[in-house]
Amino acid sequence: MEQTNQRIAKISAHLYPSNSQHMEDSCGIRRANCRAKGGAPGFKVAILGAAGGIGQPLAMLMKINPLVSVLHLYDVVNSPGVTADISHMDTGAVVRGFLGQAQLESALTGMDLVIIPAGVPRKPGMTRDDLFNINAGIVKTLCEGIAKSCPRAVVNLISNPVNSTVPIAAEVFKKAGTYDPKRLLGVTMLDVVRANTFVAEVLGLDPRDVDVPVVGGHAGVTILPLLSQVKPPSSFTQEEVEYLTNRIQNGGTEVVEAKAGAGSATLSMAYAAVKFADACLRGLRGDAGVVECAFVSSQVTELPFFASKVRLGRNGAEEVFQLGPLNEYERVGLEKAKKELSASIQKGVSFIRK
Ligand SMILES: NC(=O)C1=CN([C@@H]2O[C@H](COP(=O)(O)OP(=O)(O)OC[C@H]3O[C@@H](n4cnc5c(N)ncnc54)[C@H](O)[C@@H]3O)[C@@H](O)[C@H]2O)C=CC1
Ligand SMILES: O=C([O-])CC(=O)C(=O)O
Repeated sequence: MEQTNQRIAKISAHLYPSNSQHMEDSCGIRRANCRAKGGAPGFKVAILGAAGGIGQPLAMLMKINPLVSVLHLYDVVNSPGVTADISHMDTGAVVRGFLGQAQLESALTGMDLVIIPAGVPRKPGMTRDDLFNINAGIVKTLCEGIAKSCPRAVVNLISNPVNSTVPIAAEVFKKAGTYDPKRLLGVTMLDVVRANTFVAEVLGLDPRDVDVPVVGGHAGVTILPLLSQVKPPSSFTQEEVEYLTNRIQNGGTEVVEAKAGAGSATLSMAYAAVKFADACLRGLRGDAGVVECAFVSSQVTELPFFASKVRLGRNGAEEVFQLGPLNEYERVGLEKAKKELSASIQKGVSFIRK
C-alpha cells in the first residue's frame, strides 16, 4: 500500500509540477492537481462589469484573443457564473472571476489593460448624459481601484457618458498622483464600426475595406464623422452626407429604440471593444503603425479631451493626430460638437473637484 502511494505521488509530481502550489481555478475554488496553465506569453486583462450585456460577449471574445494570457472578470453580480462558463473555452487565456468591491483589488493587481463596461445603459427617451448620476460614481470607484492596484495599466473606458466619464477618470488619477494621459482612452470605436458599415452600404463596398475617421466625442452631435477623409477616397452627394452623418450620430439611439427598454448596443459594442482592445495590446507589444480613433487627452482643439486618430504604442496613446483638412459641413459640425463636449467635460471634472 505504502509503495502504491509513493508511485502515485511520483507520477503526480511529474504530471502536476505545480501541485504543491494549489492553483486557484476559474471559480475561485482552490483545487489541487491543477497543472500550472499558460506560461504562454501574453497580457493580463481585466474586464470590470463583466457580467453585463457588453461584459459577457466581451469576455468571450477576449478569451479567444491570442494576446491575452490572463483574463480577470469582475462584477458586483453574477461574475462566478460567467467566469465558470467562459473558463471552459479551450483557448489559451486563464480566466479568474471576482465578485464585489472586496475583490476589486485582487481583480486589478498586475493588470496590463483594464476594460470598463460597468454601469447602467439607456432606455428609450434618455440621453447618454441622463446616465451621469449613476455611472459617474461607478467609474470613480473603479478608477480609485485602478490607481491603487494597477496604476500603470492602460484603461479602455466604455461606460457612458464617455464625454464625462473620461474626464472623471482623469481627475481620479490626478488626485491619486498616478495620471498618465497616454494610458486613459475613451472607447469611441463603435462610432467608427458603425460609420464603416453605413458608408460601405451607401458605396456598395465591403465594410472591411472602408475606413471612416470619427472624431469629437461619443454622444449625438459630438460624434463627427469625417466623410471627406473616407478611405478609399469617395465622394458623396449632400443628401448622402446628411443621411450618413445623422445615422452615425444616432446609431446608439437606433439600437436603444429597437431594443425597446431592454438596453442599448451590447453585441456590436463588444465587437468594437475587442477590436479596440486588440489594437491597444498590439501597441503594448510594440507593433508599429497601430492607429485607431479614441477619446483622449488632446491638444488637437482647445478642449482638454477630444476623439481623433491616435497611434497606440508601448505606453498607450503615444501620438494624437490632427484632424486634417475639413470641408465646410465638417467645420460647422466641429463647432457644434465642441460646444456640447466642453460642457460634458466640465461636468465630469466638477464631479470630482466639487
Ligand atoms: N462607449 C460606447 O460606445 C458604449 C457604451 N455603452 C455603455 O456601457 C455601459 C454598460 O452597458 P451594458 O453592458 O449594456 O449594461 P448592463 O446593465 O447590461 O451591464 C452593466 C454591468 O455593470 C455592472 N456594474 C454595475 N455597477 C458596477 C460596479 N460598481 N462595479 C462593477 N460592475 C458594475 C452590472 O452589475 C452589470 O453587470 C453603459 O453605461 C452603456 O451606456 C454601451 C454601448 C456603447
Ligand atoms: O446609445 C447608447 O446609449 C449606447 C452607446 O453609447 C452606443 O450604442 O453608441
